[in-house]
Amino acid sequence: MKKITDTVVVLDRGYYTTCTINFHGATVVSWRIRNLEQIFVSRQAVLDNKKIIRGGISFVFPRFGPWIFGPQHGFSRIMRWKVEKPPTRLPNGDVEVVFCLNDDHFTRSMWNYPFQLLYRITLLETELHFDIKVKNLSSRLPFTFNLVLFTYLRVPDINDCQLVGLQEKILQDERIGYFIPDFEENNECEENDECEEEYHVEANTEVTYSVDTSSKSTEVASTNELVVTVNKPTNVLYPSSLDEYEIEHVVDDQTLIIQKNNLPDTVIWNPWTEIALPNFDQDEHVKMLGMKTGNLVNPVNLLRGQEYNAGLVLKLKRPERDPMYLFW
Ligand SMILES: O=P(O)(O)OC[C@H]1O[C@@H](O)[C@H](O)[C@@H](O)[C@@H]1O
Repeated sequence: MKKITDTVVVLDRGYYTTCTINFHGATVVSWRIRNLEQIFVSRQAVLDNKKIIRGGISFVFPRFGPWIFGPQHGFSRIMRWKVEKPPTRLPNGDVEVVFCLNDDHFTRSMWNYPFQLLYRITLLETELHFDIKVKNLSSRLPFTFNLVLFTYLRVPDINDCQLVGLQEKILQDERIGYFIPDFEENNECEENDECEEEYHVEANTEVTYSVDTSSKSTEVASTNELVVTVNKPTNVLYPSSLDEYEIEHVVDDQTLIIQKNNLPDTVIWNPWTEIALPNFDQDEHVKMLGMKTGNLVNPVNLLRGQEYNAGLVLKLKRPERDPMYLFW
């Protein structure tokens, strides 16, 4: 039903439906439904508890993109998380686990705030649920963060995938970081009263993104396209995308429904063969669809003592005419 080793937690829903989460980054490295793998992990992925795991579903916090104080996409992907609540079978048969990550010397060296992340992962028969809580444990200071779930979906052939429901304004750049606003950092001040006044981001301040026209940024379109396909290097931002959309022709030719809550923005990403990613064979681009779901455009400003909640659901659409449907 459930298993914890030094490296991973395995949730087992029965009928070969499992989810494996590595303590390193609380990275989901496998989601099998009836033994069919839904998650892409590169054959070159390095599991050394230091580097990011190339693939899976990783937790990006507190910064998305390049970051002067720490690693790209923050520190939470390269830290060992703890289990807050061990794997538990719920009365309806679903299985859940709660991971947590707290600030420590390592995080304080990059981002000097006390925080706690709680990350509940629940495995259903044909669904995977993620519930996130960010707590600002400071008694004095707000903090500002990006939070993104960075998913590498396994697909039979990226050229066949169709995304339905992302018909929002699109901005594209090969380095999506151009669209992420720089916001004020308070990297030294948690224990220093004088610094409080230097912190300029007000609660609920809307931080707008801008396009650096001197870069290679291009606005692709304001589009009402009903169907989006990925057949070239892609790094497309859908600001405030709809909270539900679908991806057709995923594993076993099924349709995956994405539902998100309090994670406004979506990026659809595939490096194709143009970008040499570490720990990734370029021919693997055909087998993956990168999907980033989170707060990219307007970082969250969380007041002292406050909590922020968000969620993501991945679920297979039940095929109405599939005879196997009766057995689900
Ligand atoms: O290797 P990482 O840190 O997981 O990043 C993967 C990719 O993440 C994307 O968000 C960036 O736009 C790419 O430039 C980057 O290569």
